[in-house]
Amino acid sequence: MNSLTKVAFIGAGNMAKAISIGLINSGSKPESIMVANPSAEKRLALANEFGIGQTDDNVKAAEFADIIVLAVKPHFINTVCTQLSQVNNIQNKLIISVAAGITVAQIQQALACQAGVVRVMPNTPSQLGLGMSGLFASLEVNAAQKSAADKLMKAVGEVIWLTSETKIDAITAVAGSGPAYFFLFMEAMQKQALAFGFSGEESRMLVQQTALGAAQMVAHNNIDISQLRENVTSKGGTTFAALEQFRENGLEQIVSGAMTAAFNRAQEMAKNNN
Ligand SMILES: NC(=O)C1=CN([C@@H]2O[C@H](COP(=O)(O)OP(=O)(O)OC[C@H]3O[C@@H](n4cnc5c(N)ncnc54)[C@H](O)[C@@H]3O)[C@@H](O)[C@H]2O)C=CC1
Ligand SMILES: O=C(O)[C@@H]1CCC=N1
Repeated sequence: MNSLTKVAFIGAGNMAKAISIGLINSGSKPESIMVANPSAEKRLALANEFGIGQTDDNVKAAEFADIIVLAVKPHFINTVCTQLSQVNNIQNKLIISVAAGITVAQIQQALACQAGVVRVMPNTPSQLGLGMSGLFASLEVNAAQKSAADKLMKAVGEVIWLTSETKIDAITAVAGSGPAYFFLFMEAMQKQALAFGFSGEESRMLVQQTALGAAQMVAHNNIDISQLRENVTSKGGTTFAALEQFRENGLEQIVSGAMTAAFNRAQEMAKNNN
């Protein structure tokens, strides 16, 4: 990662784990990464598994780093940033926030300075290098910092740069929360496979391999997803019968309503400061 080499994660939960594993797997040195978390269990687990530095002191971690990744729940961002306002030279460090629904302005206000902030909306498949992230840079972010943020997130998947901050909320609704939509669908399929009499293990394998195969078909065929669906659907056949059920029960409206609810919730979080 160019001249900005040291990264501190504030919070050692799901997202910090996903991104730090991705960084290590893509060749970052463990000694260039530090994680801070008040409780010991998660940060020690990460540190022991990957050899990265760990501390219970957010300020110490932030002083170590050029890039500070805010990876706590949105309602802790204000407290954490107020704490980080004490960090030496904080205005020259790059702040990367993965918190849903927390704006650049809210972060800068709590930091009490105009530090460069990149808002990132990643997702958990980042831990496999299969993440999808949207990034938005505040005006204060310089070219080297932008390039470092780009490299950081490309180490764990694909990235899209956004020119409007509101678009982060749309990324959240599509990709940030998106894995959970697919998991829910897979859970429902797994339940029905069990009801058909398959064992737990068989049901899991049937659903897992089918989902993986379908995702790979999309990734490896440069044709519309609707065409892939049609290729499975014989007229008057079994898939047709299943898809009719989805249509009659309003699947498209359900999906659109769910994604709109996620988008609205992100906007509401920003307005109410959670
Ligand atoms: N989980 C997901 O799929 C995604 C989460 N996000 C965002 O990532 C952020 C973190 O989410 P998760 O990793 O899922 O949460 P998490 O609950 O797994 O991790 C948060 C960690 O922060 C620690 N923490 C709490 N207070 C702290 C403090 N004052 N200082 C330092 N650490 C503190 C907690 O002990 C916990 O280990 C959230 O803001 C969320 O909006 C964004 C995209 C996807
Ligand atoms: O549910 C949430 O609020 C976070 C943001 C995207 C995924 N998880």
